[in-house]
Amino acid sequence: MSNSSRRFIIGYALSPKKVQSFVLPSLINHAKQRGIDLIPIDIYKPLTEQGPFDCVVHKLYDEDWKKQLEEFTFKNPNVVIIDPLNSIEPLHNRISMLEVVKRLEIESLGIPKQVVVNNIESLSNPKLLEDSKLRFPVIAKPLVADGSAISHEMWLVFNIEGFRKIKPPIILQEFVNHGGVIFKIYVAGDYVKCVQRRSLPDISNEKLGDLGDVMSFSQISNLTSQQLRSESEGYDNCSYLNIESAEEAEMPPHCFIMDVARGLQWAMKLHLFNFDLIRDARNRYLVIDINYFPGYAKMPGFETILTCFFWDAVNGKIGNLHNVDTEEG
Ligand SMILES: Nc1ncnc2c1ncn2[C@@H]1O[C@H](COP(=O)(O)OP(=O)(O)OP(=O)(O)O)[C@@H](O)[C@H]1O
Ligand SMILES: O=P(O)(O)O[C@H]1[C@H](O)[C@@H](O)[C@H](OP(=O)(O)O)[C@@H](OP(=O)(O)O)[C@H]1O
Ligand SMILES: [Mg+2]
Ligand SMILES: [Mg+2]
Repeated sequence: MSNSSRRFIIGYALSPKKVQSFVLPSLINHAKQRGIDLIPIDIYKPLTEQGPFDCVVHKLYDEDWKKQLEEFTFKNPNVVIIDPLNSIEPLHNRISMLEVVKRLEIESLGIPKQVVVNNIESLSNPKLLEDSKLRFPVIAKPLVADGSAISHEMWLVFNIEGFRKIKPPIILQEFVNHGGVIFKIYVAGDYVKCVQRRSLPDISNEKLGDLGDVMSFSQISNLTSQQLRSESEGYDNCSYLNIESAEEAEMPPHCFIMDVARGLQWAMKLHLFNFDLIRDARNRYLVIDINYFPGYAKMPGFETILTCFFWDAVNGKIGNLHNVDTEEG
């Protein structure tokens, strides 16, 4: 059989929710047309007895799956695994997640100041913020980022009283004013796409006193205006979140996005991830979040981009990054 007519099989092991949002008929058909069949892996059967696969993609982290994947990799060293568990692991902790950014040494790029708080006693230390060079407002984020609903539950804390509601282990992160807009940069192997989303509005020193003690929120950049309104109801500070739509902001320069994407990919040794970038008042860019295997279906042109990535993966051609905003995928 010539290589052009050869079919490839990609096995996927994903949660039912992820299958529903990612393995869409449009993606299956797109991949099929390029000779790639996307086949579900049955996690209740031994992985080594399934296949053959040219590539395995996955986003499961339970112990049983880890063992299965280890055994499979040992017996099938030539099958591409997207991505190895040890490369994904640093993204499950919001401190180690951003460590990699510091190693990149790209001008104008950084991360917000942050400190880890493991227990309630540390949270009641009156010098906590001073010692960590932080000041109000701060964001409290669960330390663990394992994909559970709880790992997305965050608090914007406006004063010391607000700490009463927070449940460690968490990180406290500097809240950086950034014009209410975040940039989400999706990376799929060699393909990179930047989109703009709504974010938390700026907080001026004058506004800070009127906002109460604390405000909880979750996955704000995925909310519609309607959801945002109901999310904000019941707070003294509801008018803070009650914005109709995010302002259009200027996109970060392409070459900057590509440098950061390439740097992160190289340093993390990952193929499927996105990162959230904000721009502060001094035009500095800060990475605030990195997610493994994010919601690609929300990205325009997702079927083409993912199919190109899959094709590269099964043909051993994962190498140079392309910006899909300016080049053919
Ligand atoms: N340091 C910060 N300064 C200002 N706003 C921030 C900061 N960190 C987070 N945000 C806002 O809070 C939102 C949620 O934070 P983050 O992205 O860390 O959470 P997440 O639950 O991991 O998000 P995702 O759904 O992308 O995984 C961001 O999209 C942004 O709007
Ligand atoms: O469920 P976990 O493992 O936490 O992963 C989420 C990511 O954290 C989010 O970043 C994804 O949304 P975005 O693609 O809008 O970033 C989000 O996309 P989804 O809700 O469309 O699947 C998830 O992939
Ligand atoms: Mg995020
Ligand atoms: Mg995240």
